[in-house]
Amino acid sequence: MPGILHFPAFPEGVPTHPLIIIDYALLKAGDEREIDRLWQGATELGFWYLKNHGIDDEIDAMFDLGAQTLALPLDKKMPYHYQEDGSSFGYKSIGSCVIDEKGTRDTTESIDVSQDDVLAYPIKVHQAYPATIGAGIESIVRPFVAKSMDINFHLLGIMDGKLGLPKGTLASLCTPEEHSGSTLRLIRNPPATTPSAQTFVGAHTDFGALTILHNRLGGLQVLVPGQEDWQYVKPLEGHAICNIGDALNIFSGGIMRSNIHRVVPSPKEQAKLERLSLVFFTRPSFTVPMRALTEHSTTVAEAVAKAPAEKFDTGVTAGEWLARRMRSIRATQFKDSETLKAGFKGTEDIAL
Ligand SMILES: O=C(O)CCC(=O)C(=O)O
Ligand SMILES: [Fe+2]
Repeated sequence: MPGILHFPAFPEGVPTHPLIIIDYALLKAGDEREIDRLWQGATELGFWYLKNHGIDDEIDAMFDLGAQTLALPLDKKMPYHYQEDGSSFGYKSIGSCVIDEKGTRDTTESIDVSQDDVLAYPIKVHQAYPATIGAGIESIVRPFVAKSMDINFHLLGIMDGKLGLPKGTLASLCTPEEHSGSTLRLIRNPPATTPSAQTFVGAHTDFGALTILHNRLGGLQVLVPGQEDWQYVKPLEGHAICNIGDALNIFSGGIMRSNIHRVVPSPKEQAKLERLSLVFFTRPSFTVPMRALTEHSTTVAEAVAKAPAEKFDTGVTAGEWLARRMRSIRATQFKDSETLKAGFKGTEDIAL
């Protein structure tokens, strides 16, 4: 699949939110001004564009392999469907999750390939995958995962510095040496041209630490603090979209922002096309407690001291946090809006 420039342009006249653009090459070079700008992105909205990340080829190849996998007939995908236990690894069929408090079923199909499974392949750690994934493991999947991990770990290192944490703290909480929910995800939605076309992915904060997203078509929207209306994030050629998830919000005592976002049909002409997006989620190891790192940083301790008691000490591990949120949106689990809201709750500071 070719890059953004081969798709119909993102249309004029729709509300967009210009994210701060961070230059990864400058971050790697230790540029202090760029490091400050990254911190601004991580703390103000919790979303930023990342350019010069150097992984365009790996992204293109992963898009192609993901598209090829999702294009398999249903009977070649269903044996790899993800489980009811709150894991998201494997294939997710259309309609198996809900997108709102009414229990509306989604139109989204996706496949999550666990980082643990990719690194250990051909040993299965969590889940088996369609044969296309195995066929592309060395040439496509592993390079994409390795480079995505490099980027996220570099960003986590910068965040250690900004929070006054000992070097390597955040990376150690997400270490690939322990099992985690870290995963790549390829999402597919059919064209959505009818006026009744519904939301693709309901409003949410991300469940893990740090997300890198690759979009070719519009559809991703953010709810900017203090504003009433959702705004599109325009895909830009060669720019990834990064965002903070619940774990970094909690570890930092709320200093980093895990912002609400959702995916709706692509705007105007773009809605005529199938929408594919590619995501890489770095999540903490399953056993890591979801609590602020107060004992490792006075900056975090001071932030927590200003917050209501218990806000940043959830009493659960990252594995439990992820499983609760995943389970709550499974269509088979849906009971009523209150149960969904309680089960799906993330670190958003407004009602979803
Ligand atoms: O498809 C997208 O643009 C974003 C998907 C997303 O937010 C997610 O999977 O958490
Ligand atoms: Fe998300």
